This record gives sequence, C-alpha cells and structure tokens, in this order.
Amino acid sequence: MSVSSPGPAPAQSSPAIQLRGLLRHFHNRAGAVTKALDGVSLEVAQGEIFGIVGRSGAGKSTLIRCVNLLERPTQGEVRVLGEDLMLLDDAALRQRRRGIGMVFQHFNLLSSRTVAENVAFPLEVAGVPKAERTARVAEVLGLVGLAQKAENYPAQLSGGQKQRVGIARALAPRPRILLCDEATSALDPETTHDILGLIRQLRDKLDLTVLLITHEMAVVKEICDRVAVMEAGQVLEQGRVFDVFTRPTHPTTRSFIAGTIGHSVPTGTVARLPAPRPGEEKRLLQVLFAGPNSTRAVISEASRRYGIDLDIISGRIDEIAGEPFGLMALAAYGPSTALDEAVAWFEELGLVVTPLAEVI
Ligand SMILES: Nc1ncnc2c1ncn2[C@@H]1O[C@H](COP(=O)(O)OP(=O)(O)OP(=O)(O)O)[C@@H](O)[C@H]1O
Repeated sequence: MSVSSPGPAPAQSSPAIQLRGLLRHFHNRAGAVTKALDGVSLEVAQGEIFGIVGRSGAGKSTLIRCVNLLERPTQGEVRVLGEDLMLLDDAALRQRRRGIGMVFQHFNLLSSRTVAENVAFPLEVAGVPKAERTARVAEVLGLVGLAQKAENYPAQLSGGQKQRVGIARALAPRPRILLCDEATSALDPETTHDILGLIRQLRDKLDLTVLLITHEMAVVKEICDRVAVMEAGQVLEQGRVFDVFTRPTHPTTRSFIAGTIGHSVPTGTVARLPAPRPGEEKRLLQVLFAGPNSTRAVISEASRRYGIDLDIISGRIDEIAGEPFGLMALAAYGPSTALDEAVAWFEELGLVVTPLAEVI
C-alpha cells in the first residue's frame, strides 16, 4: 500500500465538498428530537478555506463530522471531490477518509508515543511500509516546523507544538481536504495566529481545501475565504468573508461581527457628549462602510438632507484579506424621524449602521 493520494482524481471543476439538504436528527429516550442539522446545503471550492461559525449547539461539529461520515446524516447528500460518500461500502469509505485529514481542538495525541510515532500512526493503519512511513513522517514534520521534536513526547510540547503534530498527522496520508474542528480554540491568541498562518501556508503549498469550524469570528476574519454562519442547525447566511463582514444580513451575524471588529470608544468621550436639544434625540452609531462611498461626503450630505448634526467620535480603517473597510463612531442629533430617515438612507447606500452600544 502506498501513500499516494487516496481516492479518484476529481474533475477539476467539481467542488471539493458539496453538502445538500443535510438533516441530522437525534432522538432522546423521552422521544424529543434535536435537529442538530436542519437542512444544510453548502459547497466548498477546491483550494478554498471555508469557515463555519456559530455558537455552541449550532450544529457545527455535527456538520463537519458529516463530511467524512463519522456522523451519518439522517437525510441529504455528502459529495467529496465529486463522489457521493453515502453510496460507498465500508472499505471504500475507509479508503476515502484517508483523503480527508482532521485536526482537533484537543489535539488527540497518543501520550505514550513520540511525535514521530504519532504522525506515523495513520500510515501504520493504512499499511504503509516502514521505510516509506519514516520518510513521509520526516517530510511532514519539516512542513510544520517540528523536525527537531521528532523524538519528544507530547507532554514535552507546548499547545501550539502539539497542534503542529496534530496537523502533521492529518497531512501524513496526503489528504486533499483538511477538516479543522475548533483547531485553535485551546490556544492563546499569539499561538492561534501562528497556527492559522501555518494552515494558510499549507493550503497554498499543498493545494489543500480546508473546512474549519469555529465559534470565533476573529478566526474567520484572519484565515477564511468564505464563511457560513450557523444557528439552530441551519445556515443563516454564507458568502465571501469580506461581504459577510461588511454586509451582514442576519442579526446573529451582526452580533458576531460586532464582537470582532467592534469599536473602542473611550467612555469619557461618550460621557462628555452634549445632551440633545428639547424635542431631539441623541443616538450613538457605528457606521461601517466599504466600496465607493466616501463617508465624509455621505455624512455632510446626510446633515444637509435631514437637518441633523453628525459628530464623528472616532474612525479607523480595518481590512480583510487585504480589502479595506472603514468604521466610524458617530453621535447623531436631531428629531427622531429625521434620524430614522438618515439611517435608512445610509443603509440604502450600503453602509452598515449599528447602535454603538451593541459593538463596544
Ligand atoms: N450524539 C448526540 N446525541 C444527542 N444530541 C446531540 C448529539 N450530538 C449533538 N447533539 C445535539 O445537537 C446539537 C448540535 O450539536 P453540535 O455539537 O453539532 O453543535 P456545535 O455547534 O458543534 O456546538 P459546540 O461548539 O458546543 O460543540 C446540540 O443541541 C447537541 O446537544
């Protein structure tokens, strides 16, 4: 048995992963049903890093486990590299799973084995001859920057190093697809950044397709090309990360994003803002803008059109995958209806307006 790429070569145009109408229902003893997946459809293109984000219980783990059929959907279609996995017998499925590597939150390393032995494990299971195994282990440990640690035991490694071993083990059988199940959730922010950087590098170098699940929008912002936002077993929205961040359509997405790119406005500044005049209101707003509309021009025009005052409290430019977007905190003063009209006009122009209280 060799470690050459498992499974049939895909047609170039077919998506790496296609999920259609997935249902996964769990029945408890009392007869109640949990719809962990309630009609999920999505496609991940070859070479893409696709994120699934959602709160605890949204159905993310169930979904990612359906991709290699560790979890069998109650209904729906799971296609990987164009092939319907649900139609395969056990032996064929075991073989295809070698083409789908998996990385776990808690690394799942065997403590009694060295780093090299952990990485060799899936190759042993696949019956790869020893010499070939040794060469491949050295190669993947080099890829993840752990060549010097081959003879160490997991207990001698930091969390980030353990995850590098987890990634090397997943890559040893030369998968085309890498599933990452909260791969950085047990790591500190700096190590998270390193591991995400490594995953991106490996995607580029090995032409991998990566599907990751996370509860952190910051992870999505840092590494993903596209994202699906999940809640209660359903996909609320999906699209390019830049579009979902700058034009979220669902309140859950907005609240996820708010926590990630939200404003920090000094409380003293807010406290010093003047009170509204009688018959007027004061609203503190965050305005997110991307694309052709310059905010400064939009803000002065809104003042003129609606007879309101708009004071800029703070502003900054952020970016996702090199594409810039602006964030501005505004204090808006005027009659309630005029403020409503101005906000509606901003939104018509494609700006995303959120009460500042929701983002600080
Ligand atoms: N084996 C199971 N038996 C019964 N219910 C389950 C099972 N696995 C998951 N569930 C339920 O399905 C729903 C989705 O769970 P899932 O673990 O997929 O969510 P998640 O988004 O990954 O959350 P977390 O991040 O907390 O793992 C939850 O309500 C969970 O309790």
